[in-house]
Amino acid sequence: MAQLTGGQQQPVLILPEGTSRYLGRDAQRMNILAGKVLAETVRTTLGPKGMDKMLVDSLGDIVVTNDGVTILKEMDIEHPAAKMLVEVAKTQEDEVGDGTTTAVIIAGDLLKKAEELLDMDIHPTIIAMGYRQAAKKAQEILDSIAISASDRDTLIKVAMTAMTGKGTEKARKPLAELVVDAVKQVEENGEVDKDHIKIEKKEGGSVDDSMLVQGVIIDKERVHPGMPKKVENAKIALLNCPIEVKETEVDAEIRITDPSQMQAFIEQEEQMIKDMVDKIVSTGANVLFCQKGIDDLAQHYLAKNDVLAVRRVKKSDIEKLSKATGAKIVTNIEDLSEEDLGNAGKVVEKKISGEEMIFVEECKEPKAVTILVRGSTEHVVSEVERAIEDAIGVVSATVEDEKVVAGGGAPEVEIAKRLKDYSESVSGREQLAVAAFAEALEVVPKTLAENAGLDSIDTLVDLRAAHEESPYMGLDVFKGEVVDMKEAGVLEPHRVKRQAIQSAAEAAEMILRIDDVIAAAGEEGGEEEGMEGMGEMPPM
Ligand SMILES: Nc1ncnc2c1ncn2[C@@H]1O[C@H](COP(=O)(O)OP(=O)(O)O)[C@@H](O)[C@H]1O
Ligand SMILES: [Mg+2]
Repeated sequence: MAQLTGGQQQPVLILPEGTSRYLGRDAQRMNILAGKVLAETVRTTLGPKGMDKMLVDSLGDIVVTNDGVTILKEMDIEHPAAKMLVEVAKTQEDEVGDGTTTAVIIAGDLLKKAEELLDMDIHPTIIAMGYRQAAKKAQEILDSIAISASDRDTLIKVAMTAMTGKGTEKARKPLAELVVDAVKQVEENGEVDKDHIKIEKKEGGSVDDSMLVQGVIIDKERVHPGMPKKVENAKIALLNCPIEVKETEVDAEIRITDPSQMQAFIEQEEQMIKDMVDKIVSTGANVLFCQKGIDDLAQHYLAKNDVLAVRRVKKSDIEKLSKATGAKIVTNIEDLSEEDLGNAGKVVEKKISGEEMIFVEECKEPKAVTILVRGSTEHVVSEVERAIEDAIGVVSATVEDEKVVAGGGAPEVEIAKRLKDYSESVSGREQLAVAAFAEALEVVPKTLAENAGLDSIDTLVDLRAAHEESPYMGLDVFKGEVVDMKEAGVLEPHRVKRQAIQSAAEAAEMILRIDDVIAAAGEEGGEEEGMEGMGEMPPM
């Protein structure tokens, strides 16, 4: 395969042995197939009625999820074109935190439609150009049907829509409120840094026991049992240096000639530790979080001074503590002063499902908060956590952009309708590509219907008819009827759809433009491994 024939005589090898190469139509067919297979895999999880997948890794660890990007990440995809779609999902996750399945299935359908056009002998470049034109128009249409809103009620609806069907059924409303409160709390000048919302999970209890803490929860315990379990009006010091006597940097040897010298040496070390603790106590600190270690003796002195201290706190947690309490992170104990301390209403060590955790709560106007997720088992807690992450993503996007669109396939049907009209004004063969793009978008309502056990064709016909009246008509998957999604309160951020359409179009275009796949030989497999290593591709 890796040979080119030079003239008539000997073959000239320009690629290493074992390299596989696919050209032209073969390359396209294979890449499209890989993309379609991938989209097919996550398709059944779309929407509130979507099914879950159970993923088992090589160590036997299990993940049960409905989240597109989680599935794709866990699947360990081999095929290069399929990997490009996994990237689409990841981008979607990073940009908005929701809409990952949507992005992938739109990309999959764009590829499927492209194949039909290729079979009609339309050149891939024409299709790519048509797709690009259509994607641009689609964004314009989407902008025109977006609804400006970011009030609390809207935010709660957006959060609830993102969590529908994700193992949060019982407690969807309270969880949505929790997420909205959290996002609102950390918002600064219209922007939300999602890193300032910590999600701490602990199995045990039920999903309803999940709560929002105005501060930070640290999954650690006090270093010393003699320390107080609870400190009110906490004055908090944050250190990122150890409270230990530093070991010498160079290998030094200290010669001791009589026992009293040894004693003096130890006493001096002890004095240094004591001085450090005295310094901390003198600032008025009664709680201490240290990113590094705390010497045994220091623990003892801190306990004697009624300071609640925690050691080896993660850097990210120290940063959140700083955001929540207003404390400054100090690198040198000598520099610590009263102004560096932060405040919290109380700091308490609580036992949650048999494990100690430190709650730094009742912070005033904290710019970092924590959502404690509870649930009966590890798998439940993890799935609820993913749902909450999605909800934080969509609420943040809505707070930032103040624009939402209806859900349940409404925008896709509206864009498809207007794109079809628009395609008639497009000249040449690109017209067909624009029309194909429009049809591809309808995969969203079709899939929502299928996953709800409804007839996808009938649903689409109903939806198209309803869109003669209003652009907000979508599929209520619970009632199996076409309803006004705005009234039903099924809302999504404008950004989710914008990004999903954008990245799906770009990925499809990129895959279509490839007409030569040259794959180096894999570690052991060579030709077969690299390209056909997609595992079991269902026949299509
Ligand atoms: N109550 C509902 N009725 C109909 N569709 C809904 C409802 N709630 C959410 N959806 C739709 O489900 C789709 C999202 O499904 P989801 O499984 O979360 O996939 P994604 O990973 O793309 O976010 C969106 O099209 C959204 O509008
Ligand atoms: Mg979602």
